[in-house]
Amino acid sequence: MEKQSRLLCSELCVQRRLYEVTLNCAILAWKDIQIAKKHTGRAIYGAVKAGSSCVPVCEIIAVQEKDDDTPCKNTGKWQKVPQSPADPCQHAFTVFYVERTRQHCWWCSNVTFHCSDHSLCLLWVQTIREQLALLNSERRVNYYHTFANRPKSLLVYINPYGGKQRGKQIYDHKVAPIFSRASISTDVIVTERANHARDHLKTEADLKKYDGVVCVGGDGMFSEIMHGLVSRTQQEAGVDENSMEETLMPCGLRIGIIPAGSTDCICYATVGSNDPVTSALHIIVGDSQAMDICSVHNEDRFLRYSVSLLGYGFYGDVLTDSERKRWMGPARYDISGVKTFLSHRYYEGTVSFLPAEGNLGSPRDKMQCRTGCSVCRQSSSDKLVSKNEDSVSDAECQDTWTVIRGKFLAINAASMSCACPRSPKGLSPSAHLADGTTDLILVRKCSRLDFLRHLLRHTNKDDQFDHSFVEVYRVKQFRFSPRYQECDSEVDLRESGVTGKRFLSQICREHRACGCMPSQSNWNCDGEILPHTAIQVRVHCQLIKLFARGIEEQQVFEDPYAHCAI
Ligand SMILES: Nc1ncnc2c1ncn2[C@@H]1O[C@H](COP(=O)(O)OP(=O)(O)OP(=O)(O)O)[C@@H](O)[C@H]1O
Ligand SMILES: CCCCCCCCCCCCC/C=C/[C@@H](O)[C@H](CO)NC(=O)CCCCC
Ligand SMILES: [Ca+2]
Repeated sequence: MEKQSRLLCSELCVQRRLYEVTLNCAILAWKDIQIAKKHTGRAIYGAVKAGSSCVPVCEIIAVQEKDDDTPCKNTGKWQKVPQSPADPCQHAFTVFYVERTRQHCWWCSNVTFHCSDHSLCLLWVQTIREQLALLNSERRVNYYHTFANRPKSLLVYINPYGGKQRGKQIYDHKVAPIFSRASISTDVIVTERANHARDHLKTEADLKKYDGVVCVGGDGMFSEIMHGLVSRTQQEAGVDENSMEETLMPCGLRIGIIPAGSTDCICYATVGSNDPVTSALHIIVGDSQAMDICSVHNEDRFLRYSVSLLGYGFYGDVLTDSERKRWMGPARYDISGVKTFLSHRYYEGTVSFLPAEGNLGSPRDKMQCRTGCSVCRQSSSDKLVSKNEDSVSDAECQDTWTVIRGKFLAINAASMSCACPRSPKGLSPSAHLADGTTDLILVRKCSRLDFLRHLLRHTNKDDQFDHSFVEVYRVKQFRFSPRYQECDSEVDLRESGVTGKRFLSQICREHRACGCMPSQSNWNCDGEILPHTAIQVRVHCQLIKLFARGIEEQQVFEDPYAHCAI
């Protein structure tokens, strides 16, 4: 039984919102503050049901002693602490804590305690602070997560350009005040160009100073920071990113995402919402959620990493068309989505893949990856075993690759559900964040009407895999090679060093000239376009960690700690 440290005190009265309650006793338990409260029966406010509410210490953001007229920071106004006539309480302290609201959102709530005896008030504040400090030292295995290590110093990159171009305002008005309340020190860098954050992380940043890196932006910005961190970790560990076979070194620093982009699917799938304050609170309480990363190579040359979607065909064409519409912000995807849907292009090629071993579930098992996911936990223990044995798993040596040739409207690899506001259950609703696999979804050539039905099922409860022209496999590796190699105009363009977006626009001109259907789409890699279409992909299990805990099971909305004894 854990040591109980109990702090009994009586006659504490709580000023909370519109009504006053008198604490007949408040017990500070090891993990929970149990505020047993009974209404003072003030007729003026009407009877309020007596009940108990608890705040787990691991979800307390801060405690602040309150002089009579200290400014109440979160409203920015001076706030006279009203003296309740009944009790001449001179001293007070405020506890700021996480309060859950709808759809996995959190917000920073607070309660102020008044106390007649100053030393008792100080004892409360000091004890709570000691409990908070303890969180960082002990290893705790409990329902939520195996290790809470609260960050004290963070490196923050803000993308002023992504999404609705409000990254800076979102950070300054919604996130910075909570970070300072939690006494977190931050170094903030507003990026001046694309890949500024990646380059800075890769070369200049002194990472020993920080407990984590925060990305204020969308998936593309997260991708930059993830690339910077992973490449730097491999560089420092002497791992060559160009060789596909090498086992990559996991990154120590956690990444936090303050959503300020257009899709924000990585934040949405790891926290359950794209609300900046919710993400900030998950960072403060020191959550930790491991995540798989796919490495993408073309003929032994490293191209990019992917954590959410690798999409060829539909999603690749949507992205290619939307790049020229960035000025439209998030709406660009809808316009390009409709345009791409109407063009209804299919692509020929060969997909080969290495299926995942049996115990990792299947993309159609209706099991969703949630906080404390058993499949992901199983993978991390398997990973430890395989690392010790250092064996290439038997499937890989038996080379049981499956090969599929055909005409495809879309080839998508979802390493996570890719849940996002556009598609609340995501491209692959049963994909796991940290199971070492990716769900390979093949949408074969079909009619526009059938494809529309398939797309619409991403936005409702129907099973988007329940079509004759859709196949989905859980894989550890896969390869794709287009049937028609790039035609010579493409090859000599590439040889002349033209790549990226200029290459694509040149090609489109070429094709318009010859008037044939484009034989190739582009790979959409987490919202960035890859310069090659023939690729080899491998999943690296739990290579990075986020300040998140996965999506929590939806709580029934009553006092989630009603079980607390008083
Ligand atoms: N200061 C900057 N100027 C121009 N581009 C930038 C800057 N900082 C970052 N970028 C680039 O902007 C691109 C888009 O940023 P981000 O992903 O945050 O927004 P988004 O694409 O609208 O969101 P999502 O990826 O969620 O759809 C990223 O690829 C990033 O590399
Ligand atoms: C006519 C009805 C159509 C209904 C279509 C619903 C299907 C939506 C599925 C959304 C899947 C998002 C996958 C996320 C990919 C991100 O890594 C990437 C970068 O942020 N976003 C896009 O490529 C942007 C992709 C945007 C696709 C529309
Ligand atoms: Ca996965």
